[in-house]
Amino acid sequence: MVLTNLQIAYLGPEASFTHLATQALFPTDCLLPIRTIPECIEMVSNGQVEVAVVPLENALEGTVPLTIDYLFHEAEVNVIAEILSPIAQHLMVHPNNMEKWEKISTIYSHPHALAQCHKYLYYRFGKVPLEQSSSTAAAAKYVSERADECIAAIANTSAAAEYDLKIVEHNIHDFHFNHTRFFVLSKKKKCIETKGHNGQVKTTVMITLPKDDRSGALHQVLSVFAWRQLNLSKIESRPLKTGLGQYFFIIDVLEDEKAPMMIGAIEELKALGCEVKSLGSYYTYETKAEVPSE
Ligand SMILES: O=C(O)C(=O)C[C@]1(C(=O)O)C=C[C@@H](O)C=C1
Repeated sequence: MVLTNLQIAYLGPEASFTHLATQALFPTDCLLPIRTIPECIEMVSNGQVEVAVVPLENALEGTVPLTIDYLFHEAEVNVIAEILSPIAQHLMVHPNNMEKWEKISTIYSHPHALAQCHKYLYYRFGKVPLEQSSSTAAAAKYVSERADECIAAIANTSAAAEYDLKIVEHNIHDFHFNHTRFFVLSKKKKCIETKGHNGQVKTTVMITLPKDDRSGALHQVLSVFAWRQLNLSKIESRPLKTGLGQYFFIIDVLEDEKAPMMIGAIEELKALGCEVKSLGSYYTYETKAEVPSE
């Protein structure tokens, strides 16, 4: 755990998956629940808080577009750590509706959580409308405040406990290997190096190809890393939002940005005409699964 008297913003409310991940690295009394991902990033970007924690990528559903796009288009912040957490989704209702939970009229959750349970929802509740919420915990809170509506939330066991809901079906996510990566963001480039990281430093770079649309440009970018034997753990494209067919690339490299080979790689990318935005170098902290409730 990082000893700090800083304020840490996270995608809330209490008992969101982001909250659980944040608690693994920071003391609980510094944590500030925030309603949306852009607000968390803005708060760290304009200095209202020193650190923010936001979800980045889920093993089943892929990138959280809001996070990655906001980091590319809107904010100048650094990644100082990554938290990797196992994710288990459960269906929960208000205790008043325990007897009639199979007749629920609407199911609420974060879009990623709804997608992680797509098969379950399709086969079990195919005709029940799904409503998106800003987080799984926000969905649980919403359901807890409406005892007289027969509705359900998909969230974790901590949310069921925090908002006094009853879990009626456990582990409804479609695939067993369900993990989410969370980014710890700061205005300062100050990688968190404390007990418990996995020993592998990683750098995330965002690359825009040269404007001349030359053939083989992406191949050239990859060659920059390949001949230096810089190992990549992820490459993904996102729309530049300037027109169809125009993208930026997010690349995770298993090396420190201060390593000579990385400095050379970034210089060469710029010499090729690419725009390069490095989010910094960081370690990964893995958290344990929640203890299942009753
Ligand atoms: O809704 C939450 O509890 C979150 O912390 C967000 C989030 C996400 O954006 O992917 C985090 C982990 C799970 O994959 C589902 C939702």
